[in-house]
Amino acid sequence: YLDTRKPSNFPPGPKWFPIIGCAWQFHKLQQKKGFIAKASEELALKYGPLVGIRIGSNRIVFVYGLRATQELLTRDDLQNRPDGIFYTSRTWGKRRGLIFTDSDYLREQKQFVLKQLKQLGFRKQIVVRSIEQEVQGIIDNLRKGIADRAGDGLFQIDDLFGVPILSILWKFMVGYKYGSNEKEMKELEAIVKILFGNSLIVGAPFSHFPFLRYICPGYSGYNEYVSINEQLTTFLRKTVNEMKATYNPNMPRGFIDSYLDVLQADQKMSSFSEDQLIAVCLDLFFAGYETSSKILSMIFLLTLLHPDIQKKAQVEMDKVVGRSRLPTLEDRPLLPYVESIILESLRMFAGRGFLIPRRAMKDSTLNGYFIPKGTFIQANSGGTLLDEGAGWKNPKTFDPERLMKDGALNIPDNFILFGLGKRRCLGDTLARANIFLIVASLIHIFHFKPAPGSPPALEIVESFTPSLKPFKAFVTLRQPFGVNSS
Ligand code: HEM
Repeated sequence: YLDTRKPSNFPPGPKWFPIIGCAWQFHKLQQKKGFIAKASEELALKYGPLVGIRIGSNRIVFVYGLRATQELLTRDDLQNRPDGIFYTSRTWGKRRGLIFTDSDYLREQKQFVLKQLKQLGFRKQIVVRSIEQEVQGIIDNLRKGIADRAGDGLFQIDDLFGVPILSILWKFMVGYKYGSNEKEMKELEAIVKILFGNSLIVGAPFSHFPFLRYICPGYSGYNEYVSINEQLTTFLRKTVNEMKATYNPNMPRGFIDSYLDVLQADQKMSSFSEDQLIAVCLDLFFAGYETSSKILSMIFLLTLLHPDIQKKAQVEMDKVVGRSRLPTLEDRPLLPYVESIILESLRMFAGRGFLIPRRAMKDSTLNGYFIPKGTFIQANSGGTLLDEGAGWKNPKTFDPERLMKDGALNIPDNFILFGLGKRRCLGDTLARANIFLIVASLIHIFHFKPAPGSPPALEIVESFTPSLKPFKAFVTLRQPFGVNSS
């Protein structure tokens, strides 16, 4: 804590003060720039692609730029996640789950979840049917809203997606038939929203200054963080108990049953336990909800701001899908323009935040600098997705055409949306299926128009991942279904 000396050849950065390190300078910069990712970009402009700071007890290196990020993501010695109370107080003081565990433990668990996502999700169609059911639910709600208002309806767009996304994850866990009930999902969403609203990907004051949890557990955010995580794990434990009570090895329902199969086996693998099952479900909600629901809001905001792009997507779908049915996943390869809107929106969204932090598992070097064991490493996605240095022309402009060539998708190699290497996202196939079916179906059936007087703007607010300010839009029905041309 008292050490103000930087290790030799540590990445450059602001001066370190006793105890607080750079916390004060960084806080001021964050306030000036509006959010942390912008503050780290500013530091990169001043000091270069690697910036070394210390916040309380933690040494942190910010990474900005394509080359350094690619190296970070693929280097074996930099694959660990941070340790400490921020990461363990959510799971009974232990390192559990997928996102904040390491090494063989993680490998065993990650492989199992990936296999289940593949088998239950897509081969057995559980996930596809769940997504289609949720899409139909959103469509019905919008139609009803439009009818109730006897004409055009004004809707809170950012509210449309949270519950459907949670329900899809939920059905993967418990089984399609056992489904979700909307009231329960709304309650769950309210808890998850508080969790994300109160924490940042770079941690919380009590994670950098752990003594704060004793001195001011309320003010430092510690009490609320622990209580929210407890509510979620209690909810999940209740579910697991209910599933256990009705478990039948001959009738697997969903992911939780498959996990219970392993727990019942004579020779279960070492990392498998009931606590770990709950922590995995917690992480699937954690990683899957926030990203997917926020990106959906971003896509609809961008299509509102670019009516020509919305129109072009509708023309493509009318041609390929016709007006007698909804788009399906089989249509996806034939709808490259819709896909380009989604990917370009993902670039605009993910580029405003960070990847999940890493921790050096031994003394290492990165980009020529010394990274001592235990250092947290935080890659700013802006450097790979929203920067000219990574090969993007006019990177801040929303332009789906940049991902198209001769009428087909043309994705550049530098497009790192879901990470690389061992810590790569395991939900990318699910996320892309969700997002595609929701976006394609809604744009196929409805027109989205800005509300007069409150035209939305692309303004980001600080939260766990970049968030948009709430916004409304007019939603009108396009040409009715059953008519086979537009
Ligand atoms: C558009 C939506 C999504 C985006 C943009 C996204 C992106 C990412 C990224 C960039 C990482 C970090 C990789 C790294 O640290 O190098 C990650 C990790 C992860 N994602 Fe996703 N993700 C999305 C949706 C999902 C969904 C739906 C799930 C779950 C079903 C999920 C589960 C995970 C998990 C468990 C990890 C941690 C993997 C590990 O630590 O090894 N993600 N995701």
